[in-house]
Amino acid sequence: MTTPPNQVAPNQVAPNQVAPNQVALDIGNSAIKASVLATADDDQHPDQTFLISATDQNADQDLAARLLDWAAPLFDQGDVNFWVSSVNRAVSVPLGVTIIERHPTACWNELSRTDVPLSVQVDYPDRVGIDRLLSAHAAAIEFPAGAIVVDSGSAVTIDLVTPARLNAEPDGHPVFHGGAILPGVRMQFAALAGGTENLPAMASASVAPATDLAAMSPAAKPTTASPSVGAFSAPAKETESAIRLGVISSIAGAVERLAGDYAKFAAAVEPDLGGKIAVVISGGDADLISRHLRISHIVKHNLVCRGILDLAGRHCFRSAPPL
Ligand SMILES: Nc1ncnc2c1ncn2[C@@H]1O[C@H](COP(=O)(O)OP(=O)(O)OP(=O)(O)O)[C@@H](O)[C@H]1O
Ligand SMILES: CC(C)(CO)[C@@H](O)C(=O)NCCC(=O)O
Ligand SMILES: [K+]
Repeated sequence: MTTPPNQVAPNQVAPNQVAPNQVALDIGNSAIKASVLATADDDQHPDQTFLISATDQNADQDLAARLLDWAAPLFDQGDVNFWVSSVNRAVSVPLGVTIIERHPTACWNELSRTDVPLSVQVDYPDRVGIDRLLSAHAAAIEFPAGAIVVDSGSAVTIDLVTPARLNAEPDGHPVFHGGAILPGVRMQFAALAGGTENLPAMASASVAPATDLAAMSPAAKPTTASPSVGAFSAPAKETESAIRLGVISSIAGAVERLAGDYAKFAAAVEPDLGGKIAVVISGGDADLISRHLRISHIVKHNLVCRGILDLAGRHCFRSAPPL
């Protein structure tokens, strides 16, 4: 039998009587991704992406309603801990308030840099987006020889993480070295349409990537394609194709160039690095960019949530409430 959680005061729930569900939320500028920590005895609750509306006046309430709908089966099982990566506090703060109003026994925990076991070697560690750190953490677990971590979302980030250097990182944490930030596909399309008289608004390439690109590129290719196979004809022969070619090349080209530069940097700062540095791609446009990349790489969806759930599974948040 299930009890509506919002009718249960916290002190009526015996500790550990019902282990809370651990939910990871990746709150970005365009979308929220949600993922639940799998336990041995449950069917995996499906991951979900919620688009954030920039125009809807009731966007806050609507987002909370959609998230709570998705989470309803979890609340039926007991309490829920939300572990939140937010680079968009205008969305995450009201969302957290609404969720706690509706479910007072739930926990809403926004993560910060000190929750992520990385040595952050940049000028201002506290200014680095928590999503970049969590993706780097997830990549470092899967690719212990180091990774170039690409998140192709509203913005694109291309970061470098390498293993802990012997004796240099006393805590033994992998090193986040920083990276590059550029506008994402949709933002580049919008900038071209908004900043010129003659360029058209483009449908988001990822909304219908399969149809769009299949139509344009019979030679849609596997992830480790030969450089000679171009999915778009280059040079392009009309305006919209020219925009697509330009925008996608700007991202794929940046990844290809920086992968070489970062690998050289890594070899210079860490001569003992064994093994090859992996290129890992995540984010809403990951599949789109993957189809156009000429270097070998791996697509990993929901890298931020993977990073969060790894930490939640090991109960290793500094700020963790008792489970
Ligand atoms: N309706 C939509 N609204 C916004 N982006 C969309 C939509 N449909 C597809 N996309 C694609 O998803 C991309 C955004 O990716 P993602 O969902 O990973 O962003 P995000 O996590 O919010 O980004 P960031 O972390 O950089 O803020 C856009 O560049 C766009 O191409
Ligand atoms: C770059 C984005 C927007 C990518 O989601 C995010 O990581 C962010 O807001 N970062 C803050 C600035 C920084 O990471 O240096
Ligand atoms: K992101």
